[in-house]
Amino acid sequence: MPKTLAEKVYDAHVVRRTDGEPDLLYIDLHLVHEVTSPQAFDGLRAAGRTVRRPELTMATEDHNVPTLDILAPIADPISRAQVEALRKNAAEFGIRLAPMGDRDQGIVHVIGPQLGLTQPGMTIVCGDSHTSTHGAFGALAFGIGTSEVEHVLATQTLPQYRPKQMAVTVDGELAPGVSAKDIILAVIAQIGTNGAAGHVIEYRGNAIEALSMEARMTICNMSIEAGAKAGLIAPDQTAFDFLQGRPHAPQGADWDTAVEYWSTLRTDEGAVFDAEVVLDASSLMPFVTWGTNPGQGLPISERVPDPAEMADEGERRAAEQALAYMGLTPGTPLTEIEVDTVFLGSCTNGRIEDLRVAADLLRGKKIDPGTRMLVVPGSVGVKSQAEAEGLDKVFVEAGAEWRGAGCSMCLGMNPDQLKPGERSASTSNRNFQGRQGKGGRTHLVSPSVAAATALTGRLTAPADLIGA
Ligand SMILES: CC(C)[C@H](C(=O)O)[C@@H](O)C(=O)O
Ligand code: SF4
Repeated sequence: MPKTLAEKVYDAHVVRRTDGEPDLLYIDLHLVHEVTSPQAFDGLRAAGRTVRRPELTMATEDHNVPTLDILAPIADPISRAQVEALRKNAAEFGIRLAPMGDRDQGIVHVIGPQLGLTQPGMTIVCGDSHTSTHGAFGALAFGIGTSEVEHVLATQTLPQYRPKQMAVTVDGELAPGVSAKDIILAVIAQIGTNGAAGHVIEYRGNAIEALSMEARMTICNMSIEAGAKAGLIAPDQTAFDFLQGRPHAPQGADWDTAVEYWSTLRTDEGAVFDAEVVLDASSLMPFVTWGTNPGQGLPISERVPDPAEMADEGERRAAEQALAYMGLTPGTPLTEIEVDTVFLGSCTNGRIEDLRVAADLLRGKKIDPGTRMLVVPGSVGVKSQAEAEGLDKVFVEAGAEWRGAGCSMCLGMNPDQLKPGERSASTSNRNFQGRQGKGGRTHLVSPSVAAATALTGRLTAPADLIGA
C-alpha cells in the first residue's frame, strides 16, 4: 500500500504493535532542556532506573539562560535551580550537556541540526512543542510531556497512536521580501490554530522544494501553532548538502549508505492524506499578526480587523479580547502600528540565514531612535558564524544589541522581557498574552519585516523601505 513520508518513518520505528493498545515506537534521538526534564530525572532516580541509551540523548541549556553576563550566577532562583538540576542530572546519568559558554550550547532545536544529530528518517523527541522543527530534514519529530521524557530516558521507546496525515502544498514563486515565515503564518491564518490537530503535516510543492534548510525549519517549527503533532518535508539534495560534514553526520561509506536510504524517504505516488491544504506562494505578502494567537495574522498591507464584521461568534469574541489586550483599534493600517522593541531570534528565526537577511537590510543604516532591537543568535555556533561574517558589527553599528545564545525574549523565562504595555515585532512563534513578559504585546513577523520595522519604528515591509 502506498505510504506517506510520515507513515514510512513511523512504521520503520514500531517495535511492538498490539490491537487496542498504542504502538511502541523506537526513538532515535532524545533532546533535553532544563525546563521539562528535572521531574523526569527525579522519576528515574526514585525508581532506581538508568538512562537506556545515553549516547542517543543530548541536553542543552536554553530557556532560562541570560543572554548577557553569562558567567554571572543566574539571578532568578527558579531559572538557576533548573539549570543546576540539568547539570547535576546530566553528570549523574551520563548524558552529554552543552552548558552556557560551551561552543555547542544553544536552543535545542537549533543545535540538533547544527551538530548533524538531526537526520532524515529519524524519530526525534524532546520535552518541547517546537521539536517539529527537526521535521525539515524528513524526521518524525515531536514534542512530549515530562512523564514521556522519563519513559524515553528509561526505555528509548514511546507509546504512540498513528497520527493522521495532512498535506500542505505550496507552489509558485515567492515575491522578493516574502519568506518562509510568511508562508507558515499564512497557512495558520488559513486553517486556524487547531486546523491540523491530530495530524502530521507534510509540506510539499515547488515553493517548499526551493527553500533552504533554515527556511524549511522555520516552517516545520510552527506546525504546532496550527495544532499539528509534527511537520515534515521530504529530504532532498538541499538537506543532504546541509548535513554533509557536520560533526554527527555519517561519514565515508556510511554517508553513501545513509543518502541511499534517505533518498527513499518520500511520499509514494497514490498515498492518501486525510486532509489537504493548498497555497499559492506567488500571491503571498509579508504577514504580521495583530492578535494573541499565531492564527490572527494578515498581510501587512491590511488593516486591523473589525470584530463586528466577523460572522463566527467565537472568532468575534476572540478578536475583541485580542484587540483589547493588544491595545489596537479596528481599521488601523497595520503599517501604522508603532513598536518599542524588535526581537530577532528564537528557534523559528534565530539561524544564520535569518541574521544575514536582517543584516542586509540594516547595513549602513540606523534603527529608529525610539526602538530597541535585540539580536539573539539561536546558538553559540550561529553566533560565531555571524561574527566571522561581521554581522555582529552591522547590528551594533545600526544601534541594535548583540546578545549571547538562548531562547531569550521568545518567552518570559529569562531576563529578556517586555514590560507591561510594551509592544514588539518578534521573529518568534507565539504571541500569546504575556508570552514575552507580563502585559507585553507581540506581533509575529519575519526577519526581514523585523529589520525593516527596526528602521522605521512601526510595522514595515522590506519592500516599503525602497527609496526610504
Ligand atoms: C518551556 C517549553 C516546555 C515550551 C514548549 O514546549 O514549547 C517552550 O519552549 C515554548 O516555546 O513555549
Ligand atoms: S526559542 Fe522559544 S519556541 Fe523555541 S524552544 Fe525556546 S522558548 Fe520554545
